[in-house]
Amino acid sequence: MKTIQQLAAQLKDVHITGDAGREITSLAYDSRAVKPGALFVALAGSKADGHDFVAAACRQGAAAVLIDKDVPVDPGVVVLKVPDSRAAMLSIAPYFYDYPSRKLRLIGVTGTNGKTTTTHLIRAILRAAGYRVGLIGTIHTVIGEKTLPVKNTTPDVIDLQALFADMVVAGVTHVIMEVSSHAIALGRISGSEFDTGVYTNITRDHLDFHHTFENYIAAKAELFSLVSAPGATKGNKAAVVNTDDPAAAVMLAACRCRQLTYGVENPADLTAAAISVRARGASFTVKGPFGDLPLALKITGVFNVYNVLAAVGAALVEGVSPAVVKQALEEFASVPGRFELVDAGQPYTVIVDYAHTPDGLENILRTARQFATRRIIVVFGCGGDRDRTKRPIMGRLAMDYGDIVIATSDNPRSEDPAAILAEVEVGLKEKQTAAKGYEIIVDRRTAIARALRIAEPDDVVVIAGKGHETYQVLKDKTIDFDDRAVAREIIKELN
Ligand SMILES: CC(=O)N[C@H]1[C@@H](OP(=O)(O)OP(=O)(O)OC[C@H]2O[C@@H](n3ccc(=O)[nH]c3=O)[C@H](O)[C@@H]2O)O[C@H](CO)[C@@H](O)[C@@H]1O[C@H](C)C(=O)N[C@@H](C)C(=O)N[C@H](CCC(=O)O)C(=O)O
Ligand SMILES: Nc1ncnc2c1ncn2[C@@H]1O[C@H](COP(=O)(O)OP(=O)(O)OP(=O)(O)O)[C@@H](O)[C@H]1O
Ligand SMILES: N[C@H](CCC[C@H](N)C(=O)O)C(=O)O
Ligand SMILES: [Mg+2]
Repeated sequence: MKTIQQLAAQLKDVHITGDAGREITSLAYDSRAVKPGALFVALAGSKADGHDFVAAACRQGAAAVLIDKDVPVDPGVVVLKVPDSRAAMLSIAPYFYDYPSRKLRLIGVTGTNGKTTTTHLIRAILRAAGYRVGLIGTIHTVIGEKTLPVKNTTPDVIDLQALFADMVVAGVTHVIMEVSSHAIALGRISGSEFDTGVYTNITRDHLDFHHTFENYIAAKAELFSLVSAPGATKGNKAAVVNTDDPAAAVMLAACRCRQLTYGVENPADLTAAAISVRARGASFTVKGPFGDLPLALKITGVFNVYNVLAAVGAALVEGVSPAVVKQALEEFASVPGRFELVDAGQPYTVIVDYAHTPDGLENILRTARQFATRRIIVVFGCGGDRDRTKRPIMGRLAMDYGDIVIATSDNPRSEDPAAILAEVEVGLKEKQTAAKGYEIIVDRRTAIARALRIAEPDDVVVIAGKGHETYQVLKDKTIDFDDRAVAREIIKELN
């Protein structure tokens, strides 16, 4: 618990009305989460303005409210008026929770693709090494053995600091988290002391948010300046960077700590030789400071070779032995919704994958192409309220790699699904030939059913974009939708 006075001392510019000696028992940026004694932070958002919920927060028992616009506040509730309530929240939250990341080893993974996979791989290795591990990312949050649902890949600062604090209490020693570029740009990781930063890659995505590719790269690079920022309370800081990626130099230039590079094409501290990619697993030899480490994995695709090298790098920084690394990686079965095989007894292969960027889609289709003996049938879409520039590009890529292409909806959100697909179609049309056409089926279930109906023995059906997701976000509602379950149901119906 902290007093309002103590919290206010973290801020440069604040005007307090009311009893500054009052104790605050929790923090909340959403009125619905306010508990009695809380400080409610009013934030202007993309859909609503928290200042409109100050009255609701007061009714829920808020002891104080932090605002940057004048709004009516119940008598007896302390008011902290600041120039920018979001900026104030970023300073207050880590202090309120006593900077819990200083009591943990914190590994942050950033990049357009591969964050979830790499964090899960690192978690598996550190668990095998006997550590108590926390995980924060797209699919779920894990504290030791407990799993919690998530709203964002990287939670906002209050939720993140609260999670770290819970992890400290639960005896967690190492936390591995995905660090999205949104989180960096919005300061969600403010006050988090990272020990290792891992960089996977950067390709086109999120230009709706960052506007330019340079801004997007700069946001990612900030994680690496944070790893080596002055005022560190812990030692053994490192950056693990994919040197095959064109923006690697920007990440390396941003950090002033130990650098461990990895890659397949360019010289690096960790490289992979004798790569063999098969449907049910990849094998290769990691060459690193410890010598050669041959691996026979259950996960596949050259992109996963990169994810594994990144995980080996992070494990090396933590001092895990190569033998433990090998054992953990060879036992690692899969990440939900990443190259997940749906097997309902059908004579063709069905792969559900979270590829929702041009690079992700190209990687998954290239991997499928490496072992496909017959046709590849692709079902994919592009999310609404997200980077529009990727739509025609993904259309072109689907046509380049697929034999039969079906474009459909993937979380249209507030947009008209047919309008999104019209933008995808620009790319599809460009690559259309007399021999290869495409279909557009707005309803995702119908699109998947069409693909499975067309499929013949030994074909490969790739259903891309939603992976582990169990919902479809439409304009007015969110409905249950799980590509894996839908595919299974349809295969049974067809039998
Ligand atoms: C566009 C965006 O980033 N939105 C994020 C933002 O919500 P917002 O500020 O827009 O919320 P809002 O609905 O306008 O509400 C404004 C304020 O009023 C408050 N409110 C609202 C209603 C109410 O009854 N009471 C109340 O107090 C809200 O809590 C909020 O503080 O702040 C919320 C809390 O931090 C986030 O959960 C939310 O992420 C949404 C769900 C989202 O989809 N974000 C995406 C773009 C995102 O951040 N993605 C990255 C991953 C990208 C990647 O890896 O590819 C991520 O890290 O998740
Ligand atoms: N290293 C990689 N390089 C390129 N593509 C990859 C890589 N790893 C995974 N992919 C592809 O990208 C998809 C998403 O992978 P993953 O979930 O690990 O990435 P992510 O960075 O966590 O994505 P998000 O930002 O949406 O959370 C996978 O389903 C796969 O198709
Ligand atoms: N983290 C990504 C996930 C996209 C997943 C895809 N299914 C979509 O909804 O666009 C985002 O929020 O942009
Ligand atoms: Mg992720």
